[in-house]
Amino acid sequence: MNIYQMILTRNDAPAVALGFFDGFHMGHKKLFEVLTSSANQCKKVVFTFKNHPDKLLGVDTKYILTNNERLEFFEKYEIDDVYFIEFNNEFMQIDKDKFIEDILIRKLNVSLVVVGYDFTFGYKAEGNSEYLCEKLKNFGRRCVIIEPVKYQGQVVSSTLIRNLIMDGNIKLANLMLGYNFFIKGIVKKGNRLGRKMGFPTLNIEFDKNKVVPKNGVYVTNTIIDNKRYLSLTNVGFNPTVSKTQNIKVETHVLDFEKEAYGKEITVEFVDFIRDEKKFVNLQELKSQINKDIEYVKALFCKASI
Ligand SMILES: Cc1cc2nc3c(=O)[nH]c(=O)nc-3n(C[C@H](O)[C@H](O)[C@H](O)COP(=O)(O)O)c2cc1C
Ligand SMILES: Nc1ncnc2c1ncn2[C@@H]1O[C@H](COP(=O)(O)OP(=O)(O)OP(=O)(O)O)[C@@H](O)[C@H]1O
Repeated sequence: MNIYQMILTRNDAPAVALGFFDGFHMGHKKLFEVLTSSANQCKKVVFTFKNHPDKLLGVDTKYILTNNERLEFFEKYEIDDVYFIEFNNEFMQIDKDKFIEDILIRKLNVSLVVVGYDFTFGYKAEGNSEYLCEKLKNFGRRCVIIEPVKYQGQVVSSTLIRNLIMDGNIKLANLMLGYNFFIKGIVKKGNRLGRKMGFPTLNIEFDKNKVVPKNGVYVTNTIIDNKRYLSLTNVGFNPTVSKTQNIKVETHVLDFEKEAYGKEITVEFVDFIRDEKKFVNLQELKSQINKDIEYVKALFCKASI
Protein backbone atom coordinates (compact mmCIF):
# COMPACT_ATOMS: atom_id res chain seq x y z
CA MET A 1 0.00 0.00 0.00
CA ASN A 2 1.39 3.39 -1.00
CA ILE A 3 0.90 6.37 1.31
CA TYR A 4 0.95 9.82 -0.27
CA GLN A 5 1.06 13.07 1.69
CA MET A 6 0.51 15.16 -1.46
CA ILE A 7 -2.10 15.01 -4.19
CA LEU A 8 -0.28 14.37 -7.46
CA THR A 9 -2.01 14.02 -10.83
CA ARG A 10 -2.59 10.42 -11.83
CA ASN A 11 -3.30 8.83 -15.19
CA ASP A 12 -5.30 5.79 -14.13
CA ALA A 13 -8.95 6.09 -13.09
CA PRO A 14 -9.13 4.82 -9.51
CA ALA A 15 -12.09 3.93 -7.28
CA VAL A 16 -11.94 6.22 -4.26
CA ALA A 17 -13.40 6.08 -0.72
CA LEU A 18 -13.70 9.40 1.10
CA GLY A 19 -13.75 9.89 4.89
CA PHE A 20 -11.76 9.88 8.12
CA PHE A 21 -12.73 6.34 9.19
CA ASP A 22 -11.86 6.52 12.90
CA GLY A 23 -12.58 3.11 14.42
CA PHE A 24 -13.16 1.39 11.11
CA HIS A 25 -16.60 0.42 12.45
CA MET A 26 -19.45 -1.56 10.83
CA GLY A 27 -20.48 1.43 8.67
CA HIS A 28 -16.93 1.93 7.40
CA LYS A 29 -16.59 -1.82 6.77
CA LYS A 30 -19.73 -1.79 4.62
CA LEU A 31 -18.37 1.17 2.66
CA PHE A 32 -15.09 -0.67 1.98
CA GLU A 33 -16.96 -3.82 0.93
CA VAL A 34 -18.89 -1.79 -1.63
CA LEU A 35 -15.67 -0.12 -2.79
CA THR A 36 -14.13 -3.57 -3.30
CA SER A 37 -17.11 -5.05 -5.11
CA SER A 38 -17.59 -1.99 -7.36
CA ALA A 39 -13.97 -1.18 -8.18
CA ASN A 40 -13.73 -3.80 -10.96
CA GLN A 41 -10.17 -3.62 -12.27
CA CYS A 42 -9.53 -0.12 -10.93
CA LYS A 43 -7.04 0.70 -8.20
CA LYS A 44 -8.65 1.04 -4.75
CA VAL A 45 -7.80 4.34 -3.14
CA VAL A 46 -8.65 6.06 0.16
CA PHE A 47 -8.61 9.84 0.43
CA THR A 48 -8.37 10.76 4.12
CA PHE A 49 -6.69 13.09 6.59
CA LYS A 50 -3.76 12.64 8.95
CA ASN A 51 -5.41 14.87 11.51
CA HIS A 52 -9.15 15.04 12.14
CA PRO A 53 -10.73 18.30 10.87
CA ASP A 54 -12.05 18.80 14.45
CA LYS A 55 -8.48 19.32 15.70
CA LEU A 56 -8.13 22.48 13.58
CA LEU A 57 -11.34 23.79 15.15
CA GLY A 58 -9.75 23.33 18.61
CA VAL A 59 -11.69 20.22 19.65
CA ASP A 60 -9.35 17.85 21.52
CA THR A 61 -10.97 14.62 20.39
CA LYS A 62 -9.30 11.34 21.35
CA TYR A 63 -9.45 8.61 18.72
CA ILE A 64 -10.52 4.98 18.60
CA LEU A 65 -7.57 4.21 16.31
CA THR A 66 -4.14 5.82 16.06
CA ASN A 67 -3.06 6.87 12.56
CA ASN A 68 -0.95 3.72 12.18
CA GLU A 69 -3.82 1.50 13.28
CA ARG A 70 -6.17 3.24 10.81
CA LEU A 71 -3.63 2.60 8.02
CA GLU A 72 -3.42 -1.07 9.07
CA PHE A 73 -7.19 -1.42 8.52
CA PHE A 74 -6.85 0.08 5.02
CA GLU A 75 -4.06 -2.38 4.31
CA LYS A 76 -6.25 -5.28 5.45
CA TYR A 77 -8.81 -4.24 2.82
CA GLU A 78 -6.09 -4.36 0.15
CA ILE A 79 -6.21 -0.66 -0.57
CA ASP A 80 -3.59 0.25 -3.18
CA ASP A 81 -3.02 3.92 -2.34
CA VAL A 82 -3.87 6.19 0.57
CA TYR A 83 -3.87 9.97 0.31
CA PHE A 84 -2.96 10.87 3.91
CA ILE A 85 -3.41 14.62 3.74
CA GLU A 86 -2.87 17.25 6.42
CA PHE A 87 -6.12 19.06 7.09
CA ASN A 88 -4.83 22.63 7.50
CA ASN A 89 -6.18 26.17 7.01
CA GLU A 90 -5.45 26.02 3.30
CA PHE A 91 -7.35 22.75 2.82
CA MET A 92 -10.22 24.02 4.96
CA GLN A 93 -10.73 26.96 2.53
CA ILE A 94 -11.23 24.73 -0.53
CA ASP A 95 -14.75 25.23 -1.78
CA LYS A 96 -16.97 22.22 -2.60
CA ASP A 97 -16.84 22.65 -6.39
CA LYS A 98 -13.08 23.16 -6.37
CA PHE A 99 -12.70 19.93 -4.34
CA ILE A 100 -14.69 18.01 -6.95
CA GLU A 101 -13.25 19.62 -10.06
CA ASP A 102 -9.62 20.15 -9.00
CA ILE A 103 -8.96 17.24 -6.70
CA LEU A 104 -11.35 14.45 -7.67
CA ILE A 105 -11.63 15.03 -11.42
CA ARG A 106 -8.46 16.82 -12.56
CA LYS A 107 -5.87 15.37 -10.15
CA LEU A 108 -7.18 11.97 -9.08
CA ASN A 109 -9.20 11.38 -12.27
CA VAL A 110 -11.66 9.20 -10.33
CA SER A 111 -13.80 6.62 -12.09
CA LEU A 112 -15.82 5.86 -8.96
CA VAL A 113 -16.34 7.53 -5.58
CA VAL A 114 -17.91 5.75 -2.57
CA VAL A 115 -19.16 7.83 0.37
CA GLY A 116 -21.55 7.41 3.26
CA TYR A 117 -25.00 8.95 3.57
CA ASP A 118 -23.76 11.79 5.84
CA PHE A 119 -20.50 12.68 4.09
CA THR A 120 -19.82 16.42 3.95
CA PHE A 121 -16.94 18.26 2.32
CA GLY A 122 -15.63 21.61 1.14
CA TYR A 123 -15.49 24.99 2.86
CA LYS A 124 -17.88 25.10 5.85
CA ALA A 125 -18.91 21.51 4.96
CA GLU A 126 -21.25 22.97 2.31
CA GLY A 127 -21.09 19.88 0.08
CA ASN A 128 -22.93 16.67 0.89
CA SER A 129 -23.06 13.20 -0.64
CA GLU A 130 -26.06 13.89 -2.94
CA TYR A 131 -24.43 17.04 -4.29
CA LEU A 132 -21.14 15.17 -4.81
CA CYS A 133 -22.78 12.31 -6.69
CA GLU A 134 -24.84 14.56 -8.92
CA LYS A 135 -21.78 16.59 -9.90
CA LEU A 136 -19.64 13.47 -10.47
CA LYS A 137 -22.32 11.94 -12.67
CA ASN A 138 -22.34 15.12 -14.78
CA PHE A 139 -18.64 14.49 -15.33
CA GLY A 140 -19.44 10.92 -16.40
CA ARG A 141 -18.05 9.36 -13.20
CA ARG A 142 -19.72 6.75 -10.99
CA CYS A 143 -20.70 7.53 -7.41
CA VAL A 144 -22.23 5.31 -4.71
CA ILE A 145 -23.82 6.48 -1.45
CA ILE A 146 -23.89 3.95 1.40
CA GLU A 147 -27.16 3.87 3.33
CA PRO A 148 -26.78 4.27 7.13
CA VAL A 149 -25.57 1.08 8.79
CA LYS A 150 -27.39 0.58 12.10
CA TYR A 151 -26.98 -1.63 15.15
CA GLN A 152 -30.23 -2.37 16.98
CA GLY A 153 -31.87 0.64 15.38
CA GLN A 154 -29.03 3.07 16.15
CA VAL A 155 -26.89 4.52 13.38
CA VAL A 156 -23.29 3.50 14.02
CA SER A 157 -20.79 6.37 14.11
CA SER A 158 -17.28 7.07 15.37
CA THR A 159 -18.63 9.74 17.74
CA LEU A 160 -21.17 7.36 19.27
CA ILE A 161 -18.56 4.61 19.73
CA ARG A 162 -16.05 7.03 21.32
CA ASN A 163 -18.74 8.07 23.81
CA LEU A 164 -19.62 4.45 24.59
CA ILE A 165 -15.94 3.70 25.29
CA MET A 166 -15.62 6.76 27.53
CA ASP A 167 -18.77 5.62 29.40
CA GLY A 168 -17.31 2.13 29.92
CA ASN A 169 -19.94 0.56 27.66
CA ILE A 170 -17.32 -1.61 26.01
CA LYS A 171 -19.65 -4.43 25.03
CA LEU A 172 -21.86 -2.23 22.86
CA ALA A 173 -18.85 -0.35 21.49
CA ASN A 174 -17.30 -3.69 20.44
CA LEU A 175 -20.52 -4.82 18.76
CA MET A 176 -20.60 -1.60 16.72
CA LEU A 177 -16.90 -1.82 15.90
CA GLY A 178 -17.11 -5.48 14.86
CA TYR A 179 -13.95 -6.22 16.89
CA ASN A 180 -12.68 -5.62 20.43
CA PHE A 181 -11.57 -2.06 21.16
CA PHE A 182 -7.85 -2.21 21.93
CA ILE A 183 -4.96 -0.18 23.28
CA LYS A 184 -1.49 -0.99 22.00
CA GLY A 185 1.61 0.18 23.78
CA ILE A 186 5.01 -0.47 25.23
CA VAL A 187 5.35 -2.04 28.67
CA LYS A 188 7.18 0.33 31.02
CA LYS A 189 8.33 0.00 34.61
CA GLY A 190 5.74 0.70 37.33
CA ASN A 191 6.31 0.94 41.09
CA ARG A 192 6.44 -2.85 41.44
CA LEU A 193 3.82 -2.65 44.19
CA GLY A 194 1.52 -5.04 42.34
CA ARG A 195 4.21 -7.71 42.33
CA LYS A 196 4.63 -7.29 46.10
CA MET A 197 0.88 -7.72 46.58
CA GLY A 198 0.95 -10.93 44.54
CA PHE A 199 -0.48 -9.67 41.25
CA PRO A 200 2.19 -8.22 38.96
CA THR A 201 0.92 -5.73 36.38
CA LEU A 202 2.14 -4.58 32.98
CA ASN A 203 2.04 -0.78 32.79
CA ILE A 204 1.37 0.38 29.26
CA GLU A 205 2.70 3.53 27.66
CA PHE A 206 0.30 4.38 24.84
CA ASP A 207 -0.49 7.07 22.26
CA LYS A 208 -1.87 10.15 24.02
CA ASN A 209 -4.42 10.67 21.23
CA LYS A 210 -6.08 7.34 21.98
CA VAL A 211 -9.50 7.35 23.61
CA VAL A 212 -9.39 5.68 27.05
CA PRO A 213 -12.30 3.78 28.62
CA LYS A 214 -13.72 5.31 31.80
CA ASN A 215 -11.81 4.59 35.01
CA GLY A 216 -12.44 1.10 36.23
CA VAL A 217 -11.53 -2.55 36.02
CA TYR A 218 -12.10 -4.51 32.79
CA VAL A 219 -11.90 -8.05 31.52
CA THR A 220 -9.36 -7.95 28.73
CA ASN A 221 -7.37 -10.12 26.37
CA THR A 222 -3.70 -9.25 26.25
CA ILE A 223 -1.59 -10.16 23.26
CA ILE A 224 2.11 -10.64 24.02
CA ASP A 225 4.49 -12.10 21.39
CA ASN A 226 1.46 -13.10 19.26
CA LYS A 227 -0.04 -15.09 22.15
CA ARG A 228 -3.41 -14.13 23.64
CA TYR A 229 -3.92 -14.27 27.43
CA LEU A 230 -6.97 -13.63 29.58
CA SER A 231 -6.28 -10.59 31.76
CA LEU A 232 -7.74 -7.88 34.01
CA THR A 233 -6.97 -4.26 33.27
CA ASN A 234 -7.25 -1.27 35.57
CA VAL A 235 -7.74 2.14 33.99
CA GLY A 236 -7.34 5.10 36.32
CA PHE A 237 -5.18 6.89 38.83
CA ASN A 238 -4.60 4.11 41.41
CA PRO A 239 -6.10 6.33 44.14
CA THR A 240 -5.26 3.84 46.92
CA VAL A 241 -1.53 4.07 46.33
CA SER A 242 -0.79 7.20 44.37
CA LYS A 243 -1.61 10.84 43.71
CA THR A 244 -0.76 10.74 40.01
CA GLN A 245 -2.60 13.03 37.60
CA ASN A 246 -1.72 10.81 34.65
CA ILE A 247 -4.17 8.16 33.66
CA LYS A 248 -2.65 4.67 33.90
CA VAL A 249 -3.56 1.53 32.02
CA GLU A 250 -2.17 -1.56 33.72
CA THR A 251 -2.88 -5.18 33.14
CA HIS A 252 -2.64 -8.25 35.30
CA VAL A 253 -2.20 -11.13 32.87
CA LEU A 254 -3.41 -14.54 34.05
CA ASP A 255 -0.98 -17.43 33.59
CA PHE A 256 1.85 -15.16 32.53
CA GLU A 257 5.00 -15.16 34.63
CA LYS A 258 7.57 -13.75 32.23
CA GLU A 259 9.24 -10.34 31.97
CA ALA A 260 7.68 -8.04 29.33
CA TYR A 261 9.40 -4.66 29.82
CA GLY A 262 10.00 -2.90 26.52
CA LYS A 263 7.67 -5.19 24.56
CA GLU A 264 4.77 -3.93 22.49
CA ILE A 265 1.55 -5.49 23.74
CA THR A 266 -2.11 -5.14 22.77
CA VAL A 267 -4.87 -5.00 25.36
CA GLU A 268 -8.32 -5.79 23.96
CA PHE A 269 -11.18 -4.63 26.17
CA VAL A 270 -13.98 -7.17 26.53
CA ASP A 271 -16.22 -6.01 29.39
CA PHE A 272 -16.44 -3.59 32.31
CA ILE A 273 -16.28 -5.19 35.77
CA ARG A 274 -16.40 -2.34 38.32
CA ASP A 275 -15.42 1.25 39.06
CA GLU A 276 -11.95 2.03 40.38
CA LYS A 277 -12.12 2.68 44.16
CA LYS A 278 -9.94 4.23 46.83
CA PHE A 279 -9.43 1.56 49.48
CA VAL A 280 -8.46 2.31 53.08
CA ASN A 281 -5.32 0.19 52.81
CA LEU A 282 -3.38 -2.16 50.54
CA GLN A 283 -4.89 -5.21 52.23
CA GLU A 284 -8.41 -4.14 51.19
CA LEU A 285 -7.24 -3.44 47.64
CA LYS A 286 -5.50 -6.80 47.47
CA SER A 287 -8.58 -8.61 48.71
CA GLN A 288 -10.82 -6.87 46.12
CA ILE A 289 -8.37 -7.66 43.29
CA ASN A 290 -8.36 -11.31 44.34
CA LYS A 291 -12.16 -11.28 44.09
CA ASP A 292 -11.94 -9.64 40.64
CA ILE A 293 -9.55 -12.36 39.49
CA GLU A 294 -11.78 -15.15 40.80
CA TYR A 295 -14.80 -13.55 39.11
CA VAL A 296 -13.03 -13.39 35.74
CA LYS A 297 -11.67 -16.91 36.03
CA ALA A 298 -15.13 -18.28 36.84
CA LEU A 299 -16.73 -16.40 33.96
CA PHE A 300 -14.16 -16.65 31.23
CA CYS A 301 -11.62 -19.40 31.77
CA LYS A 302 -13.83 -22.12 30.37
CA ALA A 303 -15.53 -20.02 27.70
CA SER A 304 -13.60 -18.91 24.66
CA ILE A 305 -13.71 -15.11 24.31
C1 LIG B 1 -7.43 -5.91 38.49
C2 LIG B 1 -6.94 -4.64 39.12
C3 LIG B 1 -7.82 -3.85 39.84
C4 LIG B 1 -7.40 -2.68 40.44
N1 LIG B 1 -8.27 -1.91 41.16
C5 LIG B 1 -7.84 -0.80 41.78
C6 LIG B 1 -8.75 0.00 42.55
O1 LIG B 1 -9.94 -0.24 42.63
N2 LIG B 1 -8.24 1.06 43.20
C7 LIG B 1 -6.92 1.40 43.14
O2 LIG B 1 -6.51 2.36 43.78
N3 LIG B 1 -6.06 0.71 42.37
C8 LIG B 1 -6.48 -0.38 41.71
N4 LIG B 1 -5.60 -1.12 40.96
C9 LIG B 1 -4.25 -0.60 40.73
C10 LIG B 1 -3.27 -0.99 41.80
O3 LIG B 1 -3.24 0.01 42.78
C11 LIG B 1 -1.91 -1.10 41.12
O4 LIG B 1 -1.97 -2.09 40.15
C12 LIG B 1 -0.83 -1.43 42.09
O5 LIG B 1 -0.67 -0.38 42.97
C13 LIG B 1 0.48 -1.71 41.37
O6 LIG B 1 0.95 -0.61 40.71
P1 LIG B 1 2.43 -0.61 40.11
O7 LIG B 1 2.49 -1.63 39.01
O8 LIG B 1 2.62 0.81 39.57
O9 LIG B 1 3.34 -0.90 41.23
C14 LIG B 1 -6.03 -2.28 40.33
C15 LIG B 1 -5.15 -3.08 39.58
C16 LIG B 1 -5.59 -4.26 38.98
C17 LIG B 1 -4.63 -5.07 38.19
N1 LIG C 1 -23.16 3.99 9.91
C1 LIG C 1 -22.73 4.32 8.70
N2 LIG C 1 -23.35 3.84 7.60
C2 LIG C 1 -22.92 4.16 6.37
N3 LIG C 1 -21.89 4.97 6.12
C3 LIG C 1 -21.23 5.49 7.16
C4 LIG C 1 -21.62 5.19 8.51
N4 LIG C 1 -20.79 5.85 9.35
C5 LIG C 1 -19.93 6.53 8.56
N5 LIG C 1 -20.18 6.32 7.26
C6 LIG C 1 -19.48 6.90 6.12
O1 LIG C 1 -18.10 6.56 6.20
C7 LIG C 1 -17.30 7.66 5.73
C8 LIG C 1 -16.33 8.05 6.79
O2 LIG C 1 -17.09 8.58 7.84
P1 LIG C 1 -16.53 9.31 9.10
O3 LIG C 1 -15.09 9.11 9.21
O4 LIG C 1 -17.06 10.70 9.16
O5 LIG C 1 -17.23 8.40 10.22
P2 LIG C 1 -18.46 8.67 11.13
O6 LIG C 1 -18.71 7.42 11.86
O7 LIG C 1 -19.60 9.22 10.33
O8 LIG C 1 -17.83 9.77 12.11
P3 LIG C 1 -18.50 10.93 12.96
O9 LIG C 1 -19.08 10.30 14.16
O10 LIG C 1 -17.33 11.81 13.25
O11 LIG C 1 -19.55 11.56 12.07
C9 LIG C 1 -18.25 8.79 5.38
O12 LIG C 1 -18.43 8.81 4.00
C10 LIG C 1 -19.50 8.44 6.16
O13 LIG C 1 -20.67 8.95 5.56
